[in-house]
Amino acid sequence: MKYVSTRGQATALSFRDTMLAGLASDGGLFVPESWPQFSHDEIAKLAGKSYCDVAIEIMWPFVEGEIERAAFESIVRESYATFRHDAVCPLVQTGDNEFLLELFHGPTLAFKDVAMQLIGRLMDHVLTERDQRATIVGATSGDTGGAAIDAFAGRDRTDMFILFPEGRVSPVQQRQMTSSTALNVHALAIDGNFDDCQAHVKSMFNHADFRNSVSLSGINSINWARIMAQIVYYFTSAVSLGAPHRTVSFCVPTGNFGDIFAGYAAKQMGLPIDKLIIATNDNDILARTLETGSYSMSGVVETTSPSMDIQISSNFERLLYKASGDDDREVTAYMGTLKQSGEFTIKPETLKAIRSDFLAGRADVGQAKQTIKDVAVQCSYTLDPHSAIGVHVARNHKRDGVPMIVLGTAHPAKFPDAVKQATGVEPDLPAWLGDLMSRKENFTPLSSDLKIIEDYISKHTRA
Ligand SMILES: Cc1ncc(COP(=O)(O)O)c(C=O)c1O
Ligand SMILES: N[C@@H](CCOP(=O)(O)O)C(=O)O
Repeated sequence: MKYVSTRGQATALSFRDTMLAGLASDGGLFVPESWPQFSHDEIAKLAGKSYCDVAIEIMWPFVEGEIERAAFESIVRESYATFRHDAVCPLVQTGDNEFLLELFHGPTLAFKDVAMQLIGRLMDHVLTERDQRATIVGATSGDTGGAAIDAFAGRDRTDMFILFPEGRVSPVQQRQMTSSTALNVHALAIDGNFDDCQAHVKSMFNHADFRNSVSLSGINSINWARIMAQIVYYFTSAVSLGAPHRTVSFCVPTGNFGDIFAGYAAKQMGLPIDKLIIATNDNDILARTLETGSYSMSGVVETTSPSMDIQISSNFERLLYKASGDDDREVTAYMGTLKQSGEFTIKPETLKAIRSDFLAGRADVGQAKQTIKDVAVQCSYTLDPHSAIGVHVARNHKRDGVPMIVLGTAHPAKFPDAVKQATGVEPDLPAWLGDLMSRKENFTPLSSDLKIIEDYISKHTRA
């Protein structure tokens, strides 16, 4: 399997090189040049298998020839042994034909753990094989950072720098990032918002001298390996509700578009998905784009679902590429216009293709709060504010006879204030994280200036 850039100017790479490269050298994102196909019968045979067994089967075509099968199998099994639920990503019912896919049983209580636990081990494996080191830089609106730090802490072959927007992540998210004692981990509090942090990371990838001097690598969902790992739970959940004999829909709380793009990939690979529903908070650029065909940036507003307070949805570029029929020139033109004017208009055929797979909706802070309250009353279940956005939007898009799976992207205890405001009860962290908020913090505040951040990284990396 080769991976090509959405902008068509970078050399196609193998899986290992794609994973270590992160972003393509032309500024584009890597995508598989074709989708592996799973037949109806092959999908039917996934029923009853463990999460790890399905994960190995679904991901194998993406890594085949690059990693030995036995090594890959043990990496997958080790990764998901860190989860505190036997099913890894279980489903719970929250309404009539409505299910929540709990993706937060990993070490940092967010869906990011599903991919990050795997990438940490895969990167280590490849770097060891090649006797190389890497400097990993990531941007976070709260969850990616904690999950990445947990997955990479103490790994000798990597130094990790996580840029988070100061004052815009929840206290639990912040403590998860800042309480690591590992020497290879650096939490950087940037005076800006998530989009600023993400823009700096992309600029570092586009700055060839810096990129080469530190052996730059990335763990945001610009990295294809992140998406690959997230495809798996679309298969496990759909199969447990009767796929491929039955079609299901997914509603996904969306920010950077990585999670829902993994659902699109699953559909392209043969999983019978009716609709993929993009659920946004007040930062509703994607819902507006689906309505109007115009991707048009406005300022970021702060909400009770901070991890989705995003304007520049990186992975939407991957969708534009696939929906345009792999037209890298079309994508390059969109991205050029976005950079110049903060907006672009999608061609009618490409928009039509997108609308055939996706629907979108939004929930504001009040609607998220009401949904947390409603679900608590209806089924004694506590949602986090991100998953609540998903449930609210899902309830507006249900179709008779089609099970709706909402992705439960974080544990409620990561956002205790928002949950308490809705239910009156503050959710507890699990016992094994009970001392988190009393752990000592260690982070470096930096201004939102590329040069200052690059200098800091160059000085502190061992690559
Ligand atoms: C809890 C939570 N929900 C939803 C999202 C949005 O996911 P994505 O960025 O993959 O669209 C994020 C951040 O990525 C998150 O941390
Ligand atoms: N919501 C994310 C933002 C970064 O997204 P990623 O999936 O590209 O890593 C976060 O919590 O950091």
